[in-house]
Amino acid sequence: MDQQIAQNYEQAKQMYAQHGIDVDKVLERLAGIKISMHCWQGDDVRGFLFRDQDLSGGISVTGNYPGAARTPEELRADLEKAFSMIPGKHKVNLHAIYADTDEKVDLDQLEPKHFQKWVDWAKEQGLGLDFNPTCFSHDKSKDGFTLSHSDTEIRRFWIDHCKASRKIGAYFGEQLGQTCVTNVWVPDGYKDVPADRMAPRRRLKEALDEVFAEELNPEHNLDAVESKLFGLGSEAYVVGSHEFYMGYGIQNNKLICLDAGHFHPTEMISNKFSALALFTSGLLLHVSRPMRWDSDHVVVMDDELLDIGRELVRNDLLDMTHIGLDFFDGSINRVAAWVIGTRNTQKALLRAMLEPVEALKQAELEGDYTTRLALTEEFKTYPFGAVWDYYCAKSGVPVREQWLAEVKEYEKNVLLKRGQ
Ligand SMILES: C[C@H](O)[C@H](O)[C@@H](O)C(=O)CO
Ligand SMILES: [Mn+2]
Repeated sequence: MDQQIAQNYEQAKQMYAQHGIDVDKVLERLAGIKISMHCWQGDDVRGFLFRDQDLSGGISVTGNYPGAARTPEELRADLEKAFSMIPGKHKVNLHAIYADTDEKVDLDQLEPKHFQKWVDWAKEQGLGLDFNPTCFSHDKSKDGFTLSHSDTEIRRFWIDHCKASRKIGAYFGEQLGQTCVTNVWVPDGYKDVPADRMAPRRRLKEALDEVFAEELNPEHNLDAVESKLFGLGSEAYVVGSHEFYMGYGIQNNKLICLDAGHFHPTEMISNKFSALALFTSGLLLHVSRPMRWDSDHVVVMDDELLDIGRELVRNDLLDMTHIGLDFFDGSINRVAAWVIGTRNTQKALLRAMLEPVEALKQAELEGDYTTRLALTEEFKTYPFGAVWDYYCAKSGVPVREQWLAEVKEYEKNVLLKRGQ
């Protein structure tokens, strides 16, 4: 290891030790945290099953940076490249439309075998897999409704797709020896003010009851439900709102998924963990960055990301929280997007672990808000960067912005040689 990196680390360690923070232990803890990296950043949420379908469901990717993956092999190569620049062992989050098969198969007929190549690859790479039914970009979701559709046959199709998805998730978990989180998100909603807000929610509840009827081994698969405030074309009303899924998740012991872009612009998910954690068995996060709307920008180390890290660490919620990423930016190098977003999420957790949590809580209990504020502010300039550099070097991944040259090289040799 570079001597300067080691020296900086030793100095930083001493500074943190003065506040009772054992940095070696912090790094061990950080190494145990898996981030679920979403495959859909690699190809602008196109997938491989229905490549002629436009992206729908009220979400959108902008930008036409060259080099998007066109095949499962390309996507896996890009993911491998990204993981080679991210410390630790993690998970990949797949959507159903990313099935790797030559068969013409519809969503309700999907089986674990259609994902065998992903499983074999994940085994070889030492990665876990998470899963999502794809309830959008399909002929049967054209009018904006899926699980809550008023047409029984269409609803049946989506129920069967979600059931099939849970079985695929359970297969991932069993094969890889790591629990798979299967997350249900549906875009269902109305552009304009509905006459009946209740009926679609009742249908969604009943559909979910059917989807989840079969008990699966929780060591293999855990179910999550993801809410949303509004989407493109569902501005007035979304069936699966936060209250809907909070109620459903608590009543039915499902993980509640909080996506950072799915609330009012000034409403932060970090403020919700400590409340929900008192009532739920677990949380799933979609770490994202909304800009003015649910824009799914690459996550940067902004106040909310730091607070997400803090709330997880300070409230001891890391064991019950599954951390996933959810952004899709087609205007920059897509491998770089993964690297930036994932490393930032790890850095936010590291920074949170390097704060004097006990001292801050004690000051607060004693009503000494001056100390609370003073320590909080002074720790902002403590040398967490030296610890991060050491962690990267020790993990055998590029230190600081060194990874960028590797991405540029990959872009030149691989990505730019791909057609559109
Ligand atoms: C592609 C994802 O499933 C999707 O982004 C969903 O999680 C979401 O956040 C929709 O806004
Ligand atoms: Mn999401």
